[in-house]
Amino acid sequence: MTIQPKNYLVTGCAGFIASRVAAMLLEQGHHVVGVDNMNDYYDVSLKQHRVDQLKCDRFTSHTMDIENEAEVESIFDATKFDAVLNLAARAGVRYSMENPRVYMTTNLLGTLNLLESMRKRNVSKMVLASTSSLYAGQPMPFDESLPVNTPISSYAASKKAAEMLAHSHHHLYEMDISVCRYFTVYGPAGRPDMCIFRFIHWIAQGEPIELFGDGTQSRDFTYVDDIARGTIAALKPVGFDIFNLGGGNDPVSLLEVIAKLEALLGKKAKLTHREFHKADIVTTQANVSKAKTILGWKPSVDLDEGLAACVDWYQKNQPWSANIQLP
Ligand SMILES: Cc1cn([C@H]2C[C@H](O)[C@@H](COP(=O)(O)OP(=O)(O)O[C@H]3O[C@H](C)C(=O)[C@H](O)[C@H]3O)O2)c(=O)[nH]c1=O
Repeated sequence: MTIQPKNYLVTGCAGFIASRVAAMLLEQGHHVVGVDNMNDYYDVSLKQHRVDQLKCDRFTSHTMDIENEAEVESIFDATKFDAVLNLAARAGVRYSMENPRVYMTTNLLGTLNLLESMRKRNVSKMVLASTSSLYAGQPMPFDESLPVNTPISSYAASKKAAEMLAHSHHHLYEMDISVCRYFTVYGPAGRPDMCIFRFIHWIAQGEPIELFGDGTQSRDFTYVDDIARGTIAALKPVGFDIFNLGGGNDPVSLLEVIAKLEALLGKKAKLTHREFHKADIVTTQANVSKAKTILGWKPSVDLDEGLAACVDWYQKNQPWSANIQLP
């Protein structure tokens, strides 16, 4: 089947999820403009590595911040986009207690800048990255109709605010918005502020794992390629809708993940216990039936296969991967 190539703006293109989304769009023959502010919240060499993988004549990248209205406007002046995939974000849960302001400016003001540039130029489609962290305290499995009005981190609050802002632009200007709520995403070249990247590194290097709580907290871990496919499927016109993109499996505890990584690495983990973090959700499980029905999407990579791919990436990219600074 031949596809009609389109122009997509992918924000946060050096990020973990956005770089996979951009890669898949390019594989499909589309044109991608990627923007990223290349901030140093975590090791910039990893961000650069991801962007380097995207090099092709249909990909252009710009170092710029979506918080900067003038820069956002100039990106929209240069290209007529068919859709925007807004995946740029401040996304660390615990760091949002240390620096809540930047979560509001990037996740909310940055989203507003994009929505406004889109509105002025009649670009109507946005896919907005959001989070399962919003479901804290709700009954599982989480479905999209649950009220998510009691966020427990500034990060989750900023994402809820972005969802609501996008809804108001949908209502006022008929913009077409797909909100994707991601469930703990992992995969090769993952985020070094997240547990799977760090656990692999610590076990491989024989260093103690910093474990918040007793390790029985659990997640519906979701492989990055599944997430990227779901994000692209969410380009479908929907009016305004919210989709869980999650594994849709029973949640897996951190202790189970550690055991699986020990087996893959052939090494025993050492543990240092830290207090369970107040901004942390205890457990997550996605109901993904809505994404299945409306987007025709379902996850296909199971945790064992996905963890093996992460370990493989870490080992193949030595010694650089072992020197990536953990934030
Ligand atoms: C980094 C780290 C984490 N943990 C514990 C803390 C949590 O109970 C659990 C998972 O933490 P992580 O930050 O890897 O993932 P989530 O808290 O689920 O948050 C992630 O998934 C959601 C959906 C997003 O939206 C966030 O962007 C993303 O950071 O591992 C540790 O014990 N040690 C560590 O060094």
